[in-house]
Amino acid sequence: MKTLNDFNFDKKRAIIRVDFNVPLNDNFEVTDNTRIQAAKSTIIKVLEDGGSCVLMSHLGRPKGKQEEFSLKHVVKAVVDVIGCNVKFVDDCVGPKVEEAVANLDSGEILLLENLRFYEEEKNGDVAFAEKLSKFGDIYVNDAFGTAHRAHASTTIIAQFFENNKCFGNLLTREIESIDKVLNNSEKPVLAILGGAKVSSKITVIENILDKVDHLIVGGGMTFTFIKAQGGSVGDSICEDDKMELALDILKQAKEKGVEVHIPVDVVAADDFNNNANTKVVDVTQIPDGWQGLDAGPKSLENFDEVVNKCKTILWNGPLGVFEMESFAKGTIALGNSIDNATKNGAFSLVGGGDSVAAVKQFGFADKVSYVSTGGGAMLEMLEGKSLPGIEAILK
Ligand SMILES: Nc1ncnc2c1ncn2[C@@H]1O[C@H](COP(=O)(O)OP(=O)(O)O)[C@@H](O)[C@H]1O
Ligand SMILES: O=C(OP(=O)(O)O)[C@H](O)COP(=O)(O)O
Repeated sequence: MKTLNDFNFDKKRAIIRVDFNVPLNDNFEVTDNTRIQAAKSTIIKVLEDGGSCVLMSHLGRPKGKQEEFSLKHVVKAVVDVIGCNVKFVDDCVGPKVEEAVANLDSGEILLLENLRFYEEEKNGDVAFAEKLSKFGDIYVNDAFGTAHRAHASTTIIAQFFENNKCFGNLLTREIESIDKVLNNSEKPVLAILGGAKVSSKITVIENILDKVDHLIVGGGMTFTFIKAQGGSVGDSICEDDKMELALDILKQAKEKGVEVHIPVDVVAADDFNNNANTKVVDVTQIPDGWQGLDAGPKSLENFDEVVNKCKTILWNGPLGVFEMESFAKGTIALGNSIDNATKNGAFSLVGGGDSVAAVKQFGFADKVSYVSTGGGAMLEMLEGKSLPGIEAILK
């Protein structure tokens, strides 16, 4: 695996694919700079070696050149995080960019305009990738969040750098963290899979069964498993067409010696609403007109015990509808259990768009061992897929 430390960037220009796809508010200010922070160490390494950085990224999913998706909105946040001046050019290919790149001195940073202003980016256009490749002596891919996309800047470009290509520090950290959970884990290994639907997590569950000793199934997925086993789930979210699959997963888990833990009680509500009436009920006896929106106290006690006996913990998917205060207790309690286990030496990895949002909202981001910067990319790795952005560097 070629990493940043295999190169000295003295007098070299690095073309770095970063993932600065960050959230903006109505005033076009960055509201969460985590992904910029995460790219910092790569940028600093190049600058400290005596090189220069050409940064390229996408922002959102624009249709053509749409001002609101301009990366100019991100410049200030990059300056604040990196702590030095950042030049910006309002295009990502063409004469203006060529000039700006030619004038870039050692120690300087240039940020290009949103790559997705050109449809060639998402189409993986070879000629477009070749144009981008001219902007650097060494290609660095540090965009983990976009590593599952076979786009011009994440994948196709790599063919123009035979040996002069490597992973940035963030991508290296992401790969190592997931590998630590899936392949080099200290036992017992636990995966906690929550979230809304079984259908979006099936491949992850199936891949993970070969890697773990314990599996906690939580969130909305719970009810498909409960109904499949004959329980009454009332109006809870349930995928009837996935009940067979749920039973098959339980069977596979048994054959593989994986202990599966499912909530035994839930906080049920008479409406999908923060102010609804609630009561704690047995998970197999949810009355009609009521829906399970969070794990109940007995379940949380059980989960705490499991979490605290495991040495490697993967968490994807909240235990309840954490966006509503009334149903956030389960997710918070699980965060506390993982915090405790981590303090006692376990390695904990959290990934997934909503899980990461929950972990940040409830203050657990610094308490777990690693928080992934990729949602879709992380899930695809957990599914056992190889990511095109990673493969392109390894080729
Ligand atoms: N019991 C439940 N009923 C309905 N939705 C739920 C339930 N528990 C969790 N959810 C929802 O699941 C969503 C997150 O699921 P998912 O997208 O799979 O997570 P991630 O993005 O971390 O992979 C959240 O919006 C949450 O409100
Ligand atoms: O935010 C991202 O992905 P994520 O929402 O899965 O974490 C990446 O920047 C990829 O963006 P895309 O899903 O528009 O290709």
